[in-house]
Amino acid sequence: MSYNIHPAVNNGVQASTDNNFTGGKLVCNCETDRVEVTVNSQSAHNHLCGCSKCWRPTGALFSQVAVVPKESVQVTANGDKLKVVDESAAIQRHACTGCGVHMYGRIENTGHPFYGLDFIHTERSPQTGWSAPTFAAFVSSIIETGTDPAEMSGIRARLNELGLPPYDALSPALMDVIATHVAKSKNAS
Ligand SMILES: N[C@@H](CCC(=O)N[C@@H](CSCO)C(=O)NCC(=O)O)C(=O)O
Ligand SMILES: [Zn+2]
Ligand SMILES: [Zn+2]
Repeated sequence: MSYNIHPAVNNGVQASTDNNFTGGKLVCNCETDRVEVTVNSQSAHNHLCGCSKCWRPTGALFSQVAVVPKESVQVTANGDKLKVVDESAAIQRHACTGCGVHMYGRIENTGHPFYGLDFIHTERSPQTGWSAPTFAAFVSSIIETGTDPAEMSGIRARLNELGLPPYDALSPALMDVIATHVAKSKNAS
């Protein structure tokens, strides 16, 4: 069985990280009046995400999502089309009301481990050089949105074949960042 993991990796990871890259533009999928977001920074921690909340291209099993400092993100065209998908979510995903693409996700809770970082989908950019995805997160969560559990071992095998190790939460490095934040918060209280 061949799986539509994500168009940016289905034929092998297409992105190649340019260490001198300093950002670019993200555009939505509307025919006209496209929302444009300008990001003045290289991305970090690019990964596939299987959670039910991250935007993905039609038919893809996973989203591709990375982080950038929130100060580097600016809406530069047609921002009036943006609306937050779920105000109660930790990540406030600003989506285009015309085509549904999530243009950036912002954390407003100053106590969140990832406060200060915005989530972006680098494949929405015509520029190349963004950091490449290096792992797959929340893999088991794709069952929540309809994947047959019987397919999971094949999907995990394909992710490993692509060089994107599958995790059922975030990567160990990011889980360590979260745990360190929690430990520091406890010591401070
Ligand atoms: N099983 C749930 C998992 C959702 C989840 O915890 N998602 C993570 C990762 S999103 C980007 O990597 C998260 O931090 N969510 C916070 C939020 O979405 O606001 C599901 O599938 O929904
Ligand atoms: Zn749009
Ligand atoms: Zn997600």
